[in-house]
Amino acid sequence: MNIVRRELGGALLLKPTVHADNRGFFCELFNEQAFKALTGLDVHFVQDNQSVSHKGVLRGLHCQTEPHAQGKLIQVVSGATRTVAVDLRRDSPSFGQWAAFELSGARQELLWLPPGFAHGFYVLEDNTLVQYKVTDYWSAEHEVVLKWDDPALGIDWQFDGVPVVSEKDSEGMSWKSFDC
Ligand SMILES: Cc1cn([C@H]2C[C@H](O)[C@@H](COP(=O)(O)OP(=O)(O)O[C@H]3O[C@@H](C)C(=O)[C@@H](O)[C@H]3O)O2)c(=O)[nH]c1=O
Repeated sequence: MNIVRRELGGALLLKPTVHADNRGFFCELFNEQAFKALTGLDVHFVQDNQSVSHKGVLRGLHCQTEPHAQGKLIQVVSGATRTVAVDLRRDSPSFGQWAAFELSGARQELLWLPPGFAHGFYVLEDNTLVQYKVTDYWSAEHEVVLKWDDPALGIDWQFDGVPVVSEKDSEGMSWKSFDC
C-alpha cells in the first residue's frame, strides 16, 4: 500500500498493492501492521459500514464528536463518488477547509479520514457501494450534521442536477452555528 495524496493535515488517499493474475486480482485492504508502518497511526476499527446509493444521492456531511469521534477508512467497492472531507479539528491549521476525492471501484483507492473530519459523498453512478471501517461505534447523540451546501464552506460538489438528500441532511447545521 502507498500514500498517493495527503490533504488537510491528516487525510490520506491510499493505493493498495494489487496482485493480478489470470484469475483476477487479490489485494489487502487493511492490514493493521502495514497501516501503522506506512502512516505511523495506531488505529483500531470497531465497526464496518456499507451503503448502496442511486446516482445523484448525497450523504453527509457527518461527523461524530468526542468522546465518540470516528476515524474512517473509506472505500468505494463499485460505482463512483465525489467524496468530500471537511476538517473540523478546531486546533488544526486547516480548520474549516475541505478537500474532494474521486473514489470508485475502478480506481481501487482508500481514503483515511482521522477523527474530527466531516465526511460526505455525492454519488456519480447507480448502485454505488461504499464500505468504510470506523474507529468508534455509532452514537446518534454525538453526531454533527453540517449543511452540505452552506456557502460559507463553499464546497464544489460538481453536481449534475439537484442531489437527493435525507431529511436529516437537509436540516444540517450551518457552518456559522458550528463555528462558535
Ligand atoms: C451511521 C449509522 C446509521 N445507522 C442507522 C440510522 C438510520 O436509521 C439509518 C440510516 O442512517 P443515516 O441516514 O445516518 O445514514 P448515512 O447518511 O449513510 O450516514 C453515513 O453517512 C456518511 C457520510 C458517514 O460519514 C457515515 O459515518 C454515516 O454518518 O441507519 C446505524 O444503525 N448505524 C450507523 O452507524
